[in-house]
Amino acid sequence: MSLATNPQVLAEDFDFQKAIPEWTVHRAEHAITRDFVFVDFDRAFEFMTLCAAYASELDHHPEWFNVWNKVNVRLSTHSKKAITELDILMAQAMDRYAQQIS
Ligand SMILES: C[C@H](O)[C@H](O)[C@H]1CNC2=NC(N)=NC(=O)C2=N1
Repeated sequence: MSLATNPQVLAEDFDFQKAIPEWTVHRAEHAITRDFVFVDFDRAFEFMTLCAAYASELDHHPEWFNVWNKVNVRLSTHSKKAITELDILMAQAMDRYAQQIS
């Protein structure tokens, strides 16, 4: 079974601080969040375009809200009602894209 059809729920002792230090963990909501800020709207949208391509590839999609240069992201695996490895993969990709673009 592929990663996307049966994503692995994270171990109880998963080290979020090590894997995704910039993200806030909302355990009760089974979600992680990060607010990204870019120089302008074009950079924010470039970021979203890169994320969208990866989301399609992974079949795992962010909840996000954009105003001008800001992109507020929330990641959760709805099918599992949990934070899974897919959320971590997406978060780390987003971190890399933001780094690239800033
Ligand atoms: C059928 C398809 O694989 C699912 O609906 C995928 C699509 N994208 C998804 N994205 C997120 N964030 N959580 C999911 O459970 C999810 N499920």
